[in-house]
Amino acid sequence: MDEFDVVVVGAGPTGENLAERAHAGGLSVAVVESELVGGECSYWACMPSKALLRPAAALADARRLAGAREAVTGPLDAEAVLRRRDEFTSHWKDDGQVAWLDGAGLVLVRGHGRLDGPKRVAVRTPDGGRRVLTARHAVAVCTGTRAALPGLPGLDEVRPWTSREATSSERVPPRLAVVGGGVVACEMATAWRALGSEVVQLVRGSRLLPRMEPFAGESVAESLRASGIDLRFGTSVTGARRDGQVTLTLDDGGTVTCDEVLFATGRRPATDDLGLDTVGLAPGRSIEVDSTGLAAGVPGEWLYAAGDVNGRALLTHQGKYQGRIFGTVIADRAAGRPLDTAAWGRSVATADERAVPQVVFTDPEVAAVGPTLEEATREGRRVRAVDYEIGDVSGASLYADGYQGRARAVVDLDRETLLGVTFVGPGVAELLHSATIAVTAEVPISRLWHAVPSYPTISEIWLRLLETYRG
Ligand SMILES: Cc1cc2nc3c(=O)[nH]c(=O)nc-3n(C[C@H](O)[C@H](O)[C@H](O)COP(=O)(O)OP(=O)(O)OC[C@H]3O[C@@H](n4cnc5c(N)ncnc54)[C@H](O)[C@@H]3O)c2cc1C
Ligand SMILES: NC(=O)c1ccc[n+]([C@@H]2O[C@H](COP(=O)([O-])OP(=O)(O)OC[C@H]3O[C@@H](n4cnc5c(N)ncnc54)[C@H](O)[C@@H]3O)[C@@H](O)[C@H]2O)c1
Repeated sequence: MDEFDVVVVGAGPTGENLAERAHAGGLSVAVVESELVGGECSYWACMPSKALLRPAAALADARRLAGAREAVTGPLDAEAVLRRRDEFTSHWKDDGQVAWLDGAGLVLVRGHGRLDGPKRVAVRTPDGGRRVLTARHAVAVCTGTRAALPGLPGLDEVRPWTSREATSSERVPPRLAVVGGGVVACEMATAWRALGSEVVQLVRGSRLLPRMEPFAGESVAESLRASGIDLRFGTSVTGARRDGQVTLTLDDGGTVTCDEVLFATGRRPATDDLGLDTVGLAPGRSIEVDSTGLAAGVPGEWLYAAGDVNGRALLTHQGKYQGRIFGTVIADRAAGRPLDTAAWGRSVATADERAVPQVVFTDPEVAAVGPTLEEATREGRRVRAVDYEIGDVSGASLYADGYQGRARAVVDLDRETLLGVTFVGPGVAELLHSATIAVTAEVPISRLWHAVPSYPTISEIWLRLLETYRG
């Protein structure tokens, strides 16, 4: 039997950060990983998807500029893009991240971990053995999510793409069907269309990116269509079969034939084979936690869950943030140090509730933080939305001929601070952190007025939003 102060299950970005912080707080830490150290993000999500999308964005940017446009004489070199993507995933090898783990003083245990009663993790090792790890202080579950597939007739036989195949495919399918209207669907439709696939995107609902401001999904839909994607709303897939090519049957009686089909229909927590029943929790569900990361309904203050698996915000940066905070909490509790649990205190992940930033790397990019107008209104806040066309800002008109984009700030009228901000347009991703700081720090609009954006940058959108608000 092996004993450590902390056992972390899952070495994705969340587990890595949590383990490092707990160790920095003076604790011995074992990290259990069943696949690759670095998790979904490094090999089948953020990194490969953005490596596929970045050349498409660079090309689109060049095409928006007279003078540069003329120098762009052909499509993307798909093979070169795929090779560059393979570099970003280290060819699906984790030696680099394992070396980081070793250097940070963390002990890697390869294998599938399952809770085995309080403070115990049983690991099924790659050689078929069983190793039981005991935690003196805490077990942190950081096992992430897996793609969720609908139960459709014929789907298994079709071998559909999930986000894993969509980010790691070595060939460009001539015809790709994408099912879904969320972030994965929109990003991957953008990427594979740019790489040369004929794409049909089938969306069950009536809009794209339904959790964002409505104009975000509208702009992305317009641009996906302009790129040649056959985008259909109000369309559900009812069945699938493969005989060489894939045939999808639709609820309107029609069919779609394609070479591959990507189901980008959401995620499910990786908790079905985790032994949650041995500690009184229901397998297959997200592990609900308080804002210090402690699992609800488990006595003894020893079980934590961080990152995608707790369902708070399915984003790498939020998982890493929770990892930093919860790892420190574990070390503080172990040492008997007091916690700071006031809102925005050292020991709580307050940003999860108030200021989650996200960039969708479509063309146009969508960058948003905090609640949308609809969400803030539903929360009962007295708010006003301030909108501005980004193309009317000098920096934007220099960035692209005929720049199309829009910004919205959701102002809390009682406090005169910003609750949420959304930017849509080319090159807005890097603007987002300014908004995240304004929202997180609750900077009064009277002080933001003195935050002078450089001329001529797209950041002058800040000035225009504030002028519009003040009238
Ligand atoms: C296509 C795609 C693109 C994305 N792009 C972005 C993006 O651009 N930006 C962004 O912020 N987010 C993005 N996300 C979301 C992001 O990937 C996740 O939020 C992030 O990976 C969550 O990190 P995590 O460490 O919580 O979980 P994961 O990255 O899923 O890591 C969990 C780890 O736990 C291991 N594990 C699971 N069960 C066990 C077990 N029982 N025993 C041992 N090990 C186990 C897994 O093998 C894995 O290594 C994207 C997601 C997808 C699908
Ligand atoms: N750039 C980024 O930050 C980024 C990129 C990719 C993914 N992510 C994160 O990963 C998570 C997963 O993304 P996702 O796009 O898979 O999930 P999602 O929940 O954002 O979208 C899934 C979509 O599929 C639809 N859907 C569900 N079941 C369906 C069915 N049976 N038929 C048709 N449509 C169906 C839903 O209505 C929804 O619109 C998200 O939370 C996202 O934040 C982030």
